[in-house]
Amino acid sequence: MDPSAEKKLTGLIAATFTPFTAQGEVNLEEIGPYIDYLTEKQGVNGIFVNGTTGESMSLSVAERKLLAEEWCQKAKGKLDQVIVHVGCLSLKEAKELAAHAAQVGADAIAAMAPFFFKPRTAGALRSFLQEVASAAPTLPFFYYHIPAVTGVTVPARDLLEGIQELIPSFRGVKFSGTDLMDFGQCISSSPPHWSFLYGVDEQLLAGLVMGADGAVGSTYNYAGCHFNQLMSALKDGHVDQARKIQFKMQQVLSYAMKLGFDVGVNKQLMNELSGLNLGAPRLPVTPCPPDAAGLIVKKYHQIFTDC
Ligand SMILES: CC(=O)N[C@@H]([C@@H](O)[C@H](O)[C@H](O)CO)[C@@H](O)CC(=O)C(=O)O
Repeated sequence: MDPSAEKKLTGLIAATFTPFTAQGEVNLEEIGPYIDYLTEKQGVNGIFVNGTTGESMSLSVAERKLLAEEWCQKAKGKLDQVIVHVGCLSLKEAKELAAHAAQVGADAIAAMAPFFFKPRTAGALRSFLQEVASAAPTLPFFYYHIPAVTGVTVPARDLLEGIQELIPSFRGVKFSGTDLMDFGQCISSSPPHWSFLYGVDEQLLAGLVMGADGAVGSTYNYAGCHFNQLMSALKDGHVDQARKIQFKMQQVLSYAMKLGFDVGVNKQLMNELSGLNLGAPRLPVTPCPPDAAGLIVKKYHQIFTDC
């Protein structure tokens, strides 16, 4: 792999929801229309599948393989990049999913830290990730840093120490954390061919100014067109315009959080805003309370006009 010849991951990447049937089984039928919605309505051309928003830790290994294969198949000719999340509590399963992602044509893989037996040091986490990446040595590998969910508080900056020698396929971090000093130190200490994808949508502007190459997030599924406008405004030096869009999204999300914003509410928001039928979440995530999504959609339309 000649790193300098590879395409960096950039722009908005939607962390996809996993479609379920009314019986709570994986529903592959929705994936084609879902991809068309992302590209045609939101201008989003990259996806991060089986992540947090995709309820990966509520899926079996077999279901994750089915989904990875279907997303990759249906993305052909339509999306620029498909990143498959392969992180598991079990190293064996993570390696199995990494090898499978390479077989089905993923553009890259990512793995979060295991969070039952948590790695206590950066070294232990590096060794775990090295094992996972070794199962798909030709695929660009990203560390998925999401400390608020995993409880693994090893600074991403410490993890990066010497990681390229250990993992030749290592290509960057998907940083779903609010510690912008850690994020900045990752970026300022890394080689130019790595990609840094920011994962806190309500603070995207700060992540971009800090040097993020792109972003992975759940709200890009249904508000990607607005965030594309934010990114273009920033690129053209219209910081005030970019700020206005970020503040609008913060208003929507702060309202949503007061109503109990979680994957269940977020998934119902996506159903109502996109018209797709992605179903309900799988336990232990509970379905969206009856009127919560409707209230948030109403607030969203009060704040945002359609793209
Ligand atoms: C904790 C969490 O789910 N964070 C989301 C954000 O996109 C989040 O939904 C958004 O910032 C709204 O809070 C992403 O970082 C998660 C993600 O990328 C994924 O689903 O894999």
